[in-house]
Amino acid sequence: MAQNEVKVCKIFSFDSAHQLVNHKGKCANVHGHTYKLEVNLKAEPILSEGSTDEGFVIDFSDLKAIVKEEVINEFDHAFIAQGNEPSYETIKNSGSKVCLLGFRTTVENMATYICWKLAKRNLPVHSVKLWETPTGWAEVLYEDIPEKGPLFLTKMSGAFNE
Ligand SMILES: Nc1nc2c(c(=O)[nH]1)N=C([C@H](O)[C@H](O)COP(=O)(O)OP(=O)(O)OP(=O)(O)O)CN2
Ligand SMILES: [Zn+2]
Repeated sequence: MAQNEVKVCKIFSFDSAHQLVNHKGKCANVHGHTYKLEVNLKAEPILSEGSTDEGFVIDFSDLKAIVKEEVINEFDHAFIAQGNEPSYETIKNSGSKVCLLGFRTTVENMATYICWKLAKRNLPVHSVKLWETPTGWAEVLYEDIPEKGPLFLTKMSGAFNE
């Protein structure tokens, strides 16, 4: 760790439904998770004396507002979809909340996507750890994501392929 840098973490939670098309096991069914999200930031705490943020890497309430905008509002109580799920159109047309991601919604891909998305908001993201179940998680270090974005996004055509 660089001198004077401190890592801070804030934990969030969201509930989503998904389906892993082609999965050999039970995850081929539509099912849901209460995801636990750990966002880790690393930077030098702010030195400016008398500032509201003095001694903070970031005010946790400011971090919360960004994570809510970028992640929670999009994923919470949504069907998070690749778009190839047999029930995708039906769920969408029923008026239920759908979040079309365009990639397979594994916990690895979701953690990477969230990490990349938060870093694009100029947060000093160190890593993101996403728990899909109480026993299974993926962790992504921002430094391990290619500059032009995660491979599964840059491979895709359309909105993410900037
Ligand atoms: N490497 C990965 N493996 C699996 C993923 C994943 O995203 N990455 N996802 C799933 C399913 O979405 C599934 O819902 C989770 O599977 P699993 O951990 O097997 O769930 P359980 O509830 O059975 O967990 P236990 O703690 O073992 O009861 C599958 N694999
Ligand atoms: Zn699952």
